[in-house]
Amino acid sequence: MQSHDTVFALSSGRPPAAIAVVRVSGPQTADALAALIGRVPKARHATLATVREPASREAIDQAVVLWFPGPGSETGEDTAEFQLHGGRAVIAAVLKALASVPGCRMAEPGEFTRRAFHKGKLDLTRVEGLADLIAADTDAQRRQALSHLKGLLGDRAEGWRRRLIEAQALVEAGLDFSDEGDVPAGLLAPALAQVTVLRDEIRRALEDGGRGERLRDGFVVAIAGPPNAGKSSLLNRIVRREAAIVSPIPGTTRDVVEVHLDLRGQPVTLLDTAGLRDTDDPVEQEGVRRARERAGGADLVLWVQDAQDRTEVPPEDIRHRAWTVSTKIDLAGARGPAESRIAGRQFFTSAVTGDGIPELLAALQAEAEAQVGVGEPALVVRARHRVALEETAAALDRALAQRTGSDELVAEDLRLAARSLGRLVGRVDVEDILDVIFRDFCIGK
Ligand SMILES: Nc1nc2c(c(=O)[nH]1)N(C=O)[C@@H](CNc1ccc(C(=O)N[C@@H](CCC(=O)O)C(=O)O)cc1)CN2
Ligand SMILES: Nc1nc2c(ncn2[C@@H]2O[C@H](COP(=O)(O)OP(=O)(O)OP(=O)(O)O)[C@@H](O)[C@H]2O)c(=O)[nH]1
Ligand SMILES: [K+]
Repeated sequence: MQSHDTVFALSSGRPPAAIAVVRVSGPQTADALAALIGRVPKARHATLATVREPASREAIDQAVVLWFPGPGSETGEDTAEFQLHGGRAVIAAVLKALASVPGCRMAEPGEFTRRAFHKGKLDLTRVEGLADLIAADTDAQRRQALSHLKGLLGDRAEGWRRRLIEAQALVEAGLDFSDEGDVPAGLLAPALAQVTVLRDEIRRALEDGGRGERLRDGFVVAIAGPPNAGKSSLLNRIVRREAAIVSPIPGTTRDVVEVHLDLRGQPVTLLDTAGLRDTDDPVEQEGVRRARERAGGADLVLWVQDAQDRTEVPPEDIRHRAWTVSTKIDLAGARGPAESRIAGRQFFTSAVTGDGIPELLAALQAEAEAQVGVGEPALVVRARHRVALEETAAALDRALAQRTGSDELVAEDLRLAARSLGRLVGRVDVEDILDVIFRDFCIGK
C-alpha cells in the first residue's frame, strides 16, 4: 500500500448505469486530468469536457469533470472525478486511459477511505460509520451510521482521552516531584476525581443493553416449530414471494432461509428453519441442528404450530423468548384462543387468506423498536467499541483501586486506559484493525 501512488476506481454501482463516477486520488491526479481532458479545471466546479485516450487522442466520452485539490478534499489528497456515461465500454476505456498515466493504478477496496484516515480526515469510528452508512438497509440504521460518520463516538472518545491525559499528566508531574514515588495529595486528588467522573461516563455509555449492535445487525426473529406447521408459508406470505420451499411433505426445509424486512425503519432479519423433530435422515438432522442453533441465537422466536394440532411446545432454551403463532386458521374454523402453554404472546394466522399477518408484523415492529430503541443514537455499535471501552473502564477501576498503593501503578493504569481509547479512535495499533474493516469495503470507496 504505497500512498505516494495515485489510485483510481469506479466509485458508482454496477454498470451499465445512467452515469458512472470514476474517482482519482493522489499526487498524479493533475497529470491524469491533463492527460485525459487536456487541462486542470477550476477547483470544485463541475466542468463539461471531452475525455480522450491519452496516446491516440481519440474521444472516449463527454463527461462532467471535477477537480478537488488537497488537502481540502475527501481523501485529503489531490482528487478528481469523472462523471461519465455509465456504459461498460466507456468505463473500461477511461480506466485503461488512467492506468496509462505514470504513477496511476487501480485502487484497492476502501483505499480512498484509508487515505482519508491516514490524512486525518476521518478517525476510525467515522470510517466505521461510513461503512455502516453504505451497508444501511433501513432508516434507523442509516441514522445511526450517519451520526457515527459525523463523529458521535469519535468526538466523545477524543474528549475522554484528552481529559484522561490531563489526569495522567497531573499524576506524572507529581511523580517527577517526589523522590519516594508518592504524588503529593494536592495533585493526586484532583486527578483521581477526574478519573472517577470519566469512569462513570464510560460505564454509562456501556449500559445500553447492546441496542447499537442490535440495530446494526438487525433484530433477528427465528421461525421455529414442528414439521409441516406452516413456517415457510408464513415467511413467504410476509415477504410476498416464494423465498422458502412450501410442500405438504414434512421436513421440506433443511437449510436456514434468511430474509430481511424493513418494518417502518426497523431492520428485522427473519429466519425460516427446519421443522424440529427426531429423524434418521442425516441431512434433516443437520437442518434440525441448524434450526436449534439459529433459534437459540435469535432475539425472538416465533413458535409456529398448526392451529388444529397445538401439542408441541418450544424447547426449554427458547421458551422465554417465544411467541406462538397458530397457523392455517382458514382450515381450523373457529380461532378460539386455546389454553396458552407458553408465556409469550399468541397470534392466529393464515398464509392462504393473510389473516393475522398485519397484527403479527405490527407486533414485531413494536418489539424491535422496544429492544433496539429509537431516539438517542447509541454510542457503542460494534463489539470492537465495547471491548475498547470495557478495557478503558477496567483500567480506570484499577487506577482508582490503587489510590492507597503505588502512584507509579496509578500512572501506568491511566496510560493503559488512554491507550484503549486511542485504539478505539485509531490512534494506536491501527493496521490490523484497518485490514479487517477495509476487507469489507467496496472498491472505489
Ligand atoms: N460526486 C460525489 N458525491 C459524493 C462523494 C464524492 O466523493 N463524490 N462523497 C464521497 O464520500 C460523499 C460526500 N462526501 C464528501 C466529503 C468531503 C468532501 C470534501 O471535499 N471535503 C473537504 C472540503 C469540505 C468543505 O467544502 O466543507 C474537506 O474535508 O476538507 C467531499 C465529499 C457523497 N457524495
Ligand atoms: N390451508 C392452509 N394451508 C397451509 C397454510 N400454511 C401452510 N399450509 C400448508 O401446510 C403444508 C406445510 O407448509 P410449509 O409452509 O411447508 O410448512 P413448514 O412448517 O415450513 O414445513 P417443514 O419444512 O416440514 O418444517 C403445505 O402443504 C402448505 O400449503 C395455511 O395458512 N392454510
Ligand atoms: K417448508
